[in-house]
Amino acid sequence: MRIAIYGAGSTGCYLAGQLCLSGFDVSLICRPTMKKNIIANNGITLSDYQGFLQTVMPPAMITDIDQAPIDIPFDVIFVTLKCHQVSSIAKSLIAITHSDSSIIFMQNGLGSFDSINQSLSHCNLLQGITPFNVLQQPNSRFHKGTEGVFTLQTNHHTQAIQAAMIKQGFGCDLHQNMLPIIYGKLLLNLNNALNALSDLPIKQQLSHYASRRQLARAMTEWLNVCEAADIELHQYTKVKPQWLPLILSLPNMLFTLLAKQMLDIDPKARSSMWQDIKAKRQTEVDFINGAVVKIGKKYGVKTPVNQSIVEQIKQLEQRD
Ligand SMILES: NC(=O)C1=CN([C@@H]2O[C@H](COP(=O)(O)OP(=O)(O)OC[C@H]3O[C@@H](n4cnc5c(N)ncnc54)[C@H](OP(=O)(O)O)[C@@H]3O)[C@@H](O)[C@H]2O)C=CC1
Ligand SMILES: CC(C)(CO)C(=O)C(=O)O
Repeated sequence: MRIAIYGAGSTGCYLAGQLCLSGFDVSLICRPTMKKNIIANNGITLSDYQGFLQTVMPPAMITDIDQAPIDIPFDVIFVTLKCHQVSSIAKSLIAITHSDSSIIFMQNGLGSFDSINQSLSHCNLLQGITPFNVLQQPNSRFHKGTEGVFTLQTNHHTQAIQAAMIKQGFGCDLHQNMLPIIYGKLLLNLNNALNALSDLPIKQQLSHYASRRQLARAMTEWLNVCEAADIELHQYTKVKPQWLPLILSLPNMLFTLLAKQMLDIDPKARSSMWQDIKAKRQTEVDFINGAVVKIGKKYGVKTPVNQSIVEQIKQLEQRD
């Protein structure tokens, strides 16, 4: 099975590392700076908050896919670009796939899959989710800062990938219906913007009552929208999604006692939106908090907290 990771950055390199270590033939489609960095450091180093540490060199790294002489198309392509980058690669995906290829879109938020799926009816289109945090560190090291395993939509390719990843000890979850997985992840991603605004590691940010209350309010809006739209949410935490705002609103001492799992994260973990702001890149706020506002409007549910978060992030994006 020939696999490509299209847009190998934080999550893409982490996934590439696990797939290489699980025995797959993996090509990275990445920026020249990423390729240079990986070669200079003799490969991709994967580490995690529980002490895992391993380095692996991907067999191929392609920096200009539209010019590359590719004689065999890829069987599986994981798209690990940011949401707003997805729609621009439709033509290039058609050129490097065959009729039984699987293209797996790994974006957070809502709307990026819809921006491309109609242009790609020739092969299998799937969705996936990275439920954990990955921080790119110096020396081409990619650090997993929270718990969880890659979660993919089921088909014959992902079943083979799951079997190999489980054998290697990495784990991998498969689901037929990805919608509750994606909607449920959005609930957790409502903290991405707040984490970026706080400029603190997630663990430290969540220790502040005021920040937790703001997250609880943003989550309540999404839960209200989901109720109005009859949207089902996957449960990622020990408690049901509907209970999260209440747990987050507990005073510090009670929260620390009751939310042990939520706080079992690397003290350095930061949201991907924080990484975007620091790197002065466009954020995914329109696909996350913006999606809550958009669907809220459709169902007549008010979402002023998420609207205000979108505005604050837009201001940060414009700062020099
Ligand atoms: N990081 C995290 O912890 C998590 C992220 N996610 C989600 O996963 C998705 C991917 O995020 P993440 O891995 O952080 O993103 P990154 O920005 O780290 O990775 C995307 C990479 O693709 C590169 N790229 C963009 N366009 C092209 C192109 N045409 N050809 C080749 N390379 C290209 C980008 O370069 P450049 O920057 O120069 O554009 C970047 O290096 C997002 O939707 C995110 O929300 C989900 C869970 C956790
Ligand atoms: C893992 C999580 C929820 C928070 O870091 C994330 O998805 C992100 O950073 O984009």
